[in-house]
Amino acid sequence: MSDPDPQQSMEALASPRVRAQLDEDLSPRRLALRRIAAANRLLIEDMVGTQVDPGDLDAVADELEALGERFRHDRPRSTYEGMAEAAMAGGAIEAFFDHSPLIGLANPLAPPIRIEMGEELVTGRVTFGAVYEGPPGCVHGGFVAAAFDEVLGTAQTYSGAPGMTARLKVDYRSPTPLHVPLVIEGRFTRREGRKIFTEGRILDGDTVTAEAEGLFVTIDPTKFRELAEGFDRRIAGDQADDA
Ligand SMILES: CCCCCCCCCCCC(=O)SCCNC(=O)CCNC(=O)[C@H](O)C(C)(C)COP(=O)(O)OP(=O)(O)OC[C@H]1O[C@@H](n2cnc3c(N)ncnc32)[C@H](O)[C@@H]1OP(=O)(O)O
Repeated sequence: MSDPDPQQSMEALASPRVRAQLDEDLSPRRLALRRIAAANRLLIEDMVGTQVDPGDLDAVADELEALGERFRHDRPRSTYEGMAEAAMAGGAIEAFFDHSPLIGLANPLAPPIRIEMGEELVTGRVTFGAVYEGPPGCVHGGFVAAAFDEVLGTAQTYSGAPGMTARLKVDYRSPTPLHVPLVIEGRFTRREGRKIFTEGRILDGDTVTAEAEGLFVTIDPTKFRELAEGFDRRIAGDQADDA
């Protein structure tokens, strides 16, 4: 992973999203989980449109099923279970971002988007591979929206009182290509009470492929804890039902 830009302010580096993408101070377990995710990501990418001989496909499926057994768990688990170890690594919230479906280095579904925070602009850098295909050779519109949610979700933190996405409007200006380095820009524009307004765009070189406006609503930080605890209770309830 490349070194952080020396121009980045300490404040930006303190951002959980940015810190979550550094390899500093990570336990061997978390580094290994990131490595497993990277291998898994590559596997998923290569699997789409594979040229494996049709006669070998069942054998490959056997291998994958056997490997899958090593990771098997029979009910959903909260990614918040990583918190204790993340705390050892210097910040509990990082565990959440490590598993983020958009930026998480330990989540094979994440492209991942690399987040940088400037003085006023958030920049996401990403190359979407074949697994994100919608129109031929282009990124599925839902993933375009998800990318905006992530980058604008970071930009809203400049308000000093972040919250949850209430509304996301996307204008698709031109097809967003696969296999091309894209830049996603996000800005915090203004705050009205609990409402935080943001805007952004996706660039393929000089071409704007999509623009977005995001409205976030400031929430009490304890709401996140309540969401996590509610999920844990749901899982515990499922376990009791199974017993
Ligand atoms: C440590 C912390 C870290 C926080 C760090 C957080 C980073 C996480 C970012 C992740 C981004 C996500 O993906 S979040 C996942 C996707 N989003 C969600 O699941 C959110 C689901 N929705 C909700 O939970 C809720 O609707 C909220 C929290 C958004 C708002 O509910 P509320 O708190 O009861 O507030 P409410 O009174 O309804 O609205 C407040 C003001 O916003 C306006 N408003 C609300 N929704 C809308 C809307 N869709 N369109 C227009 N305006 C709206 C209202 O009119 C009102 O304006 P006025 O009367 O004041 O003028």
